[in-house]
Amino acid sequence: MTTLRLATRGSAQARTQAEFVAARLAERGVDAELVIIETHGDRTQATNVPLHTIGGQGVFVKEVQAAVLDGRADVAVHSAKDLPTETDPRLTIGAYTERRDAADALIGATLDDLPEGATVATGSVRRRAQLALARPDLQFVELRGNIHTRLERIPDGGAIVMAVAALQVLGMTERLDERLDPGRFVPAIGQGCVALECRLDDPATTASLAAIDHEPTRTAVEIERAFLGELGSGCSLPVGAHVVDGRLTTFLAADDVARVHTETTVMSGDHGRDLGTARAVAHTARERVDAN
Ligand SMILES: NCc1[nH]cc(CCC(=O)O)c1CC(=O)O
Repeated sequence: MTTLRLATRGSAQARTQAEFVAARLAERGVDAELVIIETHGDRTQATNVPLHTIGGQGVFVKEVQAAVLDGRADVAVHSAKDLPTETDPRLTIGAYTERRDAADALIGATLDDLPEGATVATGSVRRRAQLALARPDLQFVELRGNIHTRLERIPDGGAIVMAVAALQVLGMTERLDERLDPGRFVPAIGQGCVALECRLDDPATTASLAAIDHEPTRTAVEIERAFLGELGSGCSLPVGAHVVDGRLTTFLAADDVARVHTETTVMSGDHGRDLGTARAVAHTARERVDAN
């Protein structure tokens, strides 16, 4: 029997996620092993260089995809939220794993306990925008590195923001000071789950991935990705979208939160129609926050 090779970054979070995927495959009688990809982004992550200056999250994704495209691995394992909506035409998302908690968390202090003018470390424009709306007095600084590095960089008297799911993966949810309500602090598209890509021309791997695909997660994340995709790849605005309990909640901001659009839409349950609704919401959101 052949062994499925899973390409993943080497961080504890990435490895643990990939090991979890290997366990799901094993339940289906599919052997899997990890192929660790040390990416350029990983090599520079200790330097606190803002991620966008080296090409954004996309740089990690591309190097893991490359391992599958050139035959070093069969499956590319990604955090779904790091996967751009425009993916490589030679690859397909063969499975999503069941979503963990999609919410963000504050570590260091709760929102109410942060003193006036406190510093919050997060590199995410979405998290900065949402926190600034709740607390206009907060100051923001950059935060990069793997989860353990980040946990050592809580500003004095301040806090950092992280995905609850990242703490769940590492078994560190006891570090969490406040889970931010995802209805108000709308999570990133795909936050909390793992997307598995394989080559379109690899039917055996496609079949193995289909066996572990978590259908409710796929449905939700495809709707969120339809919203993001319609905003366009050039969109660098603070953006969030989250499907839960049959509702799509979206967030889009511009101009340092001078303009914000947030909306909750009930999904019909007809997937094709819901994808269309998500795209329509994207148009509305864009119109509402656009300067002209
Ligand atoms: N951009 C890094 C990244 N990619 C996915 C997660 C969280 C885990 C997840 O979404 O499954 C994180 C860290 C964070 O947001 O705190």
